[in-house]
Amino acid sequence: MTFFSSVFGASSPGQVKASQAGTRVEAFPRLSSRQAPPAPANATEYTHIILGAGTSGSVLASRLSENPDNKILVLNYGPRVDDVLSRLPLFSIVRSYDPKYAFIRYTTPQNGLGGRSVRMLSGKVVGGSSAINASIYTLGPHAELNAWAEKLQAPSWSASALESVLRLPKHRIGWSSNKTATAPPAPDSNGAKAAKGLQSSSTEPVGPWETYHPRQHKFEQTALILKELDSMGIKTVVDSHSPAASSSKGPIGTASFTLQASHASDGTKCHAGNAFLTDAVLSRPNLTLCTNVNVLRLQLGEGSSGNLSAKGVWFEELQSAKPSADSNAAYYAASNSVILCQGVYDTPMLLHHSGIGPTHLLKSLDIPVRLSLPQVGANLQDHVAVPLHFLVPREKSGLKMVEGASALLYGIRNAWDYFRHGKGLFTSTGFMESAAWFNTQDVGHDESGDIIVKCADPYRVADIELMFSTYYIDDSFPRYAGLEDGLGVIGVLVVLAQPNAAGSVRPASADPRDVPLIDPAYLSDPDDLKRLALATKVALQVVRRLKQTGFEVSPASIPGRDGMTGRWCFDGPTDFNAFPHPEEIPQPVYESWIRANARPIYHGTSTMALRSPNDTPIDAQELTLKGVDGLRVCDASIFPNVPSTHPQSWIFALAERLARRMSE
Ligand SMILES: Cc1cc2nc3c(=O)[nH]c(=O)nc-3n(C[C@H](O)[C@H](O)[C@H](O)COP(=O)(O)OP(=O)(O)OC[C@H]3O[C@@H](n4cnc5c(N)ncnc54)[C@H](O)[C@@H]3O)c2cc1C
Repeated sequence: MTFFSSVFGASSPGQVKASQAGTRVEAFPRLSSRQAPPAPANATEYTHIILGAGTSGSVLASRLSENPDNKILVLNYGPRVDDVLSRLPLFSIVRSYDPKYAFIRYTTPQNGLGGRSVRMLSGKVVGGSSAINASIYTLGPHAELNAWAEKLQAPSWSASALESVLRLPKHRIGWSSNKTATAPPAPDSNGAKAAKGLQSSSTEPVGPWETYHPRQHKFEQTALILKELDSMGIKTVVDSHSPAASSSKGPIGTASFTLQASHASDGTKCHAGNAFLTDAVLSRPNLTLCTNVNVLRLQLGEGSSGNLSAKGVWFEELQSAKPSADSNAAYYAASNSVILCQGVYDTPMLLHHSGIGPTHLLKSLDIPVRLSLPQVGANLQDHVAVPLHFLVPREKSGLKMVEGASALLYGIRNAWDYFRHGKGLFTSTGFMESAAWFNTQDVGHDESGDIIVKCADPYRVADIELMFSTYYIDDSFPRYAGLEDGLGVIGVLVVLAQPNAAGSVRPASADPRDVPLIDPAYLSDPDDLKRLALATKVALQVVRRLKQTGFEVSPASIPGRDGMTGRWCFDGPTDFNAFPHPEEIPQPVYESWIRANARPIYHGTSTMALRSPNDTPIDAQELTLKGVDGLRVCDASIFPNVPSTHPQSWIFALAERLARRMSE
């Protein structure tokens, strides 16, 4: 492999072509969802076929193939990639904007966002979305898992039942090589206890996934922000990971902490593909990974007691990033056990195209209905977020690393830190250094009228996350007024972690190659908008307090201020650097600004949601689709609702648990 291809995107070995994985069938109908030919009699047969080598699919493929009696086929849309960019935690997210590596789709016009259609991303390559994501690894509150377990009457979803798989990732705590940065605040009692719990970690095997908790910040404001959050009532925990090790209640709901990343000790980004589908795993004779294929539909036959039964899978070869429109050939592989891991959009889409879904929808597309399941594709939930930007001296912003005379120096220094020591900025979580979770019900005021968080129960599930960035959060990198004077940019992303709104994903036509219609119904619920506005006030208050400590910071783009001109659009301050009290900004200004600026952060879930024992398409314990023998679903689509946390940790846990269950 040349240096160029290694850096910029050559595929790596360990993947076979469609012709090696299935039986070729000519003249497969283009509108295959309306009519499919019978399965070929002599098709290659597998014990399990896993659809999608993404976050959950990679785990399942690796674990199930540990048993040599299992013959496993994994089909994935994109290639297996292991080049330098994919290994850098800071830069792998750049790949999410490249159609070779990611599905780049747009939502239907969103009324809640002023009619805008916004970009939706998900991973195509082996490792799926975990391979192109921001590498942030958080364990959500146990209270949330326990509430789900109760709602579903499924003890296997409780935190204690999942404990052994939640603790599988190898967790490291360390110091960055950056000597100039400040240390985080001293441990609180919770954190100290937790850190102790980690050191005496159990003797159970851990990995292959690895996570890392940095103990030193790359930007001095991170420690200052954590301090301000703490004094506003959002307590700092030293290692959000570790309470799971030491407390039966698990990671808490209201907390702030330094964000943890998923990378190995040499700095290599850990994603499901490179952690679970290593060269060694792929050399197992009983595991076949077939990449660059589009799965078109399931082959269904008669099952037991009036059920349908999974019999196999139809797929086509992709010549490039796009499906080949000119070929009518398809491939077929047979199995009585199919596990759907295609993610929140493509799992329900495959079911729709196989005739499983809401009757009225399938009929409207002339897709023959095999099984009426109204929940398929319904209930799409996602975190919606508002970016706020502020101006700071250039040396306090990540901008110093990408612009101006200092950039080359920083680049060389960080490249040295990374390639020599596996440390430094290149291992960070996309310039996000810290985050805070709280519940809007706890937001109040102190005697002076300042906003604080009066947290009655730290274990209550948060409905808001604030993510503090040392750089732009807007990938159009606007040239805000003030930047010409040598200032830099930092940001806060205000995330609605528990939206009420739920939308859908559905096919645009009976052609499985067509882009799905994605409608997350962002901010369609009035309460969602109100809570996001309140949380935006809290975020502004944090940064305003930072300014009051003497830190140089002023608003760039916040509600009521046009970042490009520096003008206020309400009867606000006239001074360019003024930082109004958040309560001075009128509520309608917040609401219209949020509708105009809110964006997704690609945490979609729940399009096959387990909702209650009587209203669920999936068995909570076995993850089998009701009414179809031999068909399981295991990916982000099955969460009862979008979790308050970053979802990948729980997707791993579900996949690990299913693999164990299937191996019993
Ligand atoms: C840009 C971005 C940033 C994110 N940042 C974070 C973060 O920092 N932390 C965090 O916890 N979460 C993050 N997330 C969310 C998290 O990565 C996802 O929720 C999670 O990885 C989804 O896992 P999954 O198994 O459901 O699906 P995926 O990992 O998306 O896997 C689906 C797989 O199915 C394959 N597939 C789909 N359709 C077909 C088809 N027709 N034929 C064949 N194969 C198909 C795809 O190629 C893919 O490999 C981010 C997501 C994105 C997109």
